[in-house]
Amino acid sequence: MASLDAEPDGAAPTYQVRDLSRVYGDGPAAVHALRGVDIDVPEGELIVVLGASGSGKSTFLNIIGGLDRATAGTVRFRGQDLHDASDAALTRYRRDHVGFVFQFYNLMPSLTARENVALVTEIARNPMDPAEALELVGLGPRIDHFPAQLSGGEQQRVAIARAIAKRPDVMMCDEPTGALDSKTGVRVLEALQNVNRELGATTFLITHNVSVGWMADRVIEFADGAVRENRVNANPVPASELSW
Ligand SMILES: Nc1ncnc2c1ncn2[C@@H]1O[C@H](COP(=O)(O)OP(=O)(O)OP(=O)(O)O)[C@@H](O)[C@H]1O
Repeated sequence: MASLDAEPDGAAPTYQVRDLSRVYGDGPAAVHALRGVDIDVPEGELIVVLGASGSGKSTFLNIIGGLDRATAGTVRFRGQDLHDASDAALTRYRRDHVGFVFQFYNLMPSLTARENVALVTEIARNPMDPAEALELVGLGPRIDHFPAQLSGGEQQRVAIARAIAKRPDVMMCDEPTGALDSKTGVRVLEALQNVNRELGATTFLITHNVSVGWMADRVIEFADGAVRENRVNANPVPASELSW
């Protein structure tokens, strides 16, 4: 495959995942982290990924985000196979299409919020203005603050602004509220829901918190490396109504 520059194709799913397996190690010590996962995800959905610790959630996100490769099976992004992609094509896929948000924010302490976001916009193909990205996550007034002057939730929102500033087609969020209390976590989820609605980026959100599923268009629950449940939520609630 030459490139992964695919544009969305009407009704085609963003991701078509078939019989996906990931085995770590081999022999008696092998860990079967994913066992034959099949999933279709339409464009633009906000998907909450649930499941017990060790059920395969991060492994799944890492593979569809192009950070890791499956042992077997296929992942198609807008019809193009990630499994067969060269390392260079996979790097381009991550750079051009995917925004990542993790539990820990990894901001540069010596740079302001705006400068942290600008680190990405300076190398992106069609970036937003950092101020616009920070506005979308509700941090317009804090744009010239350093990380140490921001709360944990605000720092996470800077990390979200950094991820969205390159206008990704997909957002991969692995426990973005894992280090936050309920009230602060809700503000972060509101920012993610707003970004999903405003930019239309297909958004995956891993959480241990079952109640976060109420804000999703779709809930996928993993158990022991397989999909235990894949259900559409007809009436997602605003994140502001969540608490835990
Ligand atoms: N690099 C690795 N080497 C060996 N085993 C691994 C590796 N990464 C993950 N695993 C194993 O694969 C299984 C799935 O792990 P994964 O991190 O995907 O689960 P998870 O659902 O995200 O868990 P958590 O909620 O605790 O983050 C676990 O048994 C884990 O120990």
